[in-house]
Amino acid sequence: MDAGLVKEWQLDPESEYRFELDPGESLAIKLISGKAEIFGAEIGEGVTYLFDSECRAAVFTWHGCELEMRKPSTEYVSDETTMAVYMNLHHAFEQMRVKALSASRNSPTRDDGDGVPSEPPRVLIMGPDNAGKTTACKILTNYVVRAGQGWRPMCVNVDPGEGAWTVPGTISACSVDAPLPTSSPASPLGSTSTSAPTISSSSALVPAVYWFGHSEPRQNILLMERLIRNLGDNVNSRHYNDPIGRCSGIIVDTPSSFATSTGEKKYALVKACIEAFQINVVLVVGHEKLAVEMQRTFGQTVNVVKVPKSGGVVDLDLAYRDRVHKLQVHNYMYGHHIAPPPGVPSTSGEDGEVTDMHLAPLSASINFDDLTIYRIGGGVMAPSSALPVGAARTISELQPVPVDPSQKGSGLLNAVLALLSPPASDENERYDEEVLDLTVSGFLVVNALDFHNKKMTVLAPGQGSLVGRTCLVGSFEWQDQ
Ligand SMILES: Nc1ncnc2c1ncn2[C@@H]1O[C@H](COP(=O)(O)OP(=O)(O)OP(=O)(O)O)[C@@H](O)[C@H]1O
Repeated sequence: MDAGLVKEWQLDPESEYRFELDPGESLAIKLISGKAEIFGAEIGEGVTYLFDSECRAAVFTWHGCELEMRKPSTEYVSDETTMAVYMNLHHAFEQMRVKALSASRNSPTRDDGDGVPSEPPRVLIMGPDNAGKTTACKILTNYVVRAGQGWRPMCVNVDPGEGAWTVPGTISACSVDAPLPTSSPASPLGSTSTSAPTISSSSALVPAVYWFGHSEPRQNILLMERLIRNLGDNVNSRHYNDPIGRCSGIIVDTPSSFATSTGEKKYALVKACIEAFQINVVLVVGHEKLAVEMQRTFGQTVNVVKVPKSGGVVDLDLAYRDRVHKLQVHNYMYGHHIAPPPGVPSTSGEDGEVTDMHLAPLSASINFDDLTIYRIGGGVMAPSSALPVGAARTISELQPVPVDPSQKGSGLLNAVLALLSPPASDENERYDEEVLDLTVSGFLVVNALDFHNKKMTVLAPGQGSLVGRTCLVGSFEWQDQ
């Protein structure tokens, strides 16, 4: 780095350096000496780590370290962190994993009345907006994979506004065996094999993805409930012949609306998660009253643990979230390239840390009838309980409604489409709502509609034929700029 522009920070033990980037700004951080981690993922000495896209994060050290970096727009050091709480939780969960693995191997386990259950930790993380739920999920996951025991925790994201490993509008689960890096809010839980080159450390991530189509679970609670149960079944079947994976446990990140649900179906989605993933620990971040409510409602089956909110968590407004959503679709199509600050080479670091991830999507012209497109429930739904007294819904929340691209006002222009995996080949196994239960194999964006020739131009990540495929559309749009 150019010596004139760099700044050095000396961090005391158990303190963290927090930063926030402005739009268009990138930051390079290098660990000069000591040990440090970013949300639980260890960083290597001498390696340059790049951040962009308005990333907000922190470099934490247990024993002190020296960092070198360029100045971002906001930066400060704090010695009031919640990392010790997460480390204690990690130790408690680690005991549960070890005990569960011994039990699964029929090894004699000492029942020494230590109160540690022989079930692996299956943790649901809840809390209000900007509590640090996703960060908690990341820290706990990173501590597990760092433990060096070969654990592969299942990281689950049921926040469709988050995007997790793919694009917003989805819920997903992924078995993780390498630390989840932090470089951009567009990939809050790392990159997957669908969008990262194979040389990237987390490229082995292959998530199971279901399409919800909206950012807020409230927009169709019944659909969300069904997808959560599907994801739970998917995780169970992945764990069926995988004792290490199963004993590594599950960590579920939830949206803030789970914490604020009201009305007749109050906590319906929390209940769905507890059942689908056989949750045994509910972690409530930064919300005392919610912890009490969870204890009262679900305390018979789960342990409720309160975690304080870290002072470092940044409030993210709607405009910021919208920019991140757009970036996620962009990165899904084109890859993620961080332009390093002046003076820093684009691929740097001892181990050649990758900052260049260019992908080349394909723009294809296809016939209107090449794809079968559905919208679930016909659009954003108010809950049935919110309908006027005596009014009945003409289209049910779970009904797949065919979308005809030749109809003006179909809502397909610029829409993000989820390409579904092929359905069961056995005709006897087919049923009306089958599209709700299929996983997503990729995403498309409709760039143009030619009504005259009955053709549409779609942007797709690869060259595979789209003829005969089925897609779902929701309320997400994206324009290539
Ligand atoms: N200790 C910290 N220092 C600096 N930034 C942090 C820290 N902890 C979290 N952040 C940042 O604060 C932002 C919000 O955190 P996070 O996404 O974990 O909250 P959340 O509760 O999951 O939010 P949501 O409202 O989307 O559910 C993120 O950009 C995250 O990287």
